[in-house]
Amino acid sequence: MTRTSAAAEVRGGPQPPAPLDPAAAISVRGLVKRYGDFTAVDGLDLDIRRGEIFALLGPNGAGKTTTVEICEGFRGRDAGEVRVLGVDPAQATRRWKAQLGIVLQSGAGDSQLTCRELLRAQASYYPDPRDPDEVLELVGLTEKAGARGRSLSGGQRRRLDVALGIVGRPALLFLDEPTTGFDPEARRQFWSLIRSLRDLGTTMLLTTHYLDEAEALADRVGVIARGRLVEVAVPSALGGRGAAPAMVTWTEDGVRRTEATPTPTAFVQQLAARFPGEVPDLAVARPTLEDVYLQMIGHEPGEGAQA
Ligand SMILES: Nc1ncnc2c1ncn2[C@@H]1O[C@H](COP(=O)(O)OP(=O)(O)OP(=O)(O)O)[C@@H](O)[C@H]1O
Repeated sequence: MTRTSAAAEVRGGPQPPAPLDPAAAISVRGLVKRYGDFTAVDGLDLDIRRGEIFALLGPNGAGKTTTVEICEGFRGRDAGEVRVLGVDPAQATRRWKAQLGIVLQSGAGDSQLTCRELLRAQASYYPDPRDPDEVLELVGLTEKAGARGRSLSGGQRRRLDVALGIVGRPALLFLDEPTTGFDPEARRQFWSLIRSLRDLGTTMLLTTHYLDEAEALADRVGVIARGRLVEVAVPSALGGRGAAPAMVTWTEDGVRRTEATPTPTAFVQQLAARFPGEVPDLAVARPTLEDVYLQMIGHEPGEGAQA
């Protein structure tokens, strides 16, 4: 969990920043990016471990894309230190770039070239590419190998974007809102593709507005608000979610009842003893990721207003 400022105050003033983590796939300290007078990224610290899927969450305008583009080497920074696969993106080399895969929000899907041609062309830029036909199979586009990009459906284009992002066999894959516009079945298929890429050892940094996606895929999530990382945690623990009381609801004497309890198992056992059979309408729930996320960003006054 990253809540350094309060802890620093308790210890009597700001602490020196932790050093960059040399073992991390991405390590960022004190990152600042300004656009004129506006500070879009405001002293952000972040570590992404090798091999993990890390989801970056945050409202519109929070600074996610800016941060990611600095890590990709597409954007400069005003202050702070950044290492991506051990290299400062501001001093990017071709060899370093060849280890990255990037799936942007707007892809190259409306090409006149066929899917296979696009992948072969992309593969030719990399020293150790994947076989384009294997990549087509991995993303479920084998049947569309000979189709032009522009003839694909929205979901198929997104798969093609991912195929183009992974054909170079990246060690680190950036995915910017990858499933926007997918139908539910396509999203599930996409999620299993992402999991299989993780099984192949790919580190992934994902930005998404779908909290169920972050929960389903991410090993850890980070929440950005107003250009700062406000918390990092596994999805089940974000915002103290794991320790939050459970809400037990049931119907008794025709009335819907609710009890907040830290020990739902014991409570339900007591409840069950009061009823001869099933407890009517019994449900046990903990705060969802969406509940805690909205609460976290709700504490940031004016958030999203400047997007
Ligand atoms: N080139 C630019 N010039 C001026 N301001 C910019 C520029 N790019 C981004 N910004 C501003 O910086 C802030 C952060 O933008 P950014 O795109 O990083 O947010 P985001 O978290 O990715 O948002 P979204 O979820 O909407 O994609 C926004 O207020 C945006 O208007």
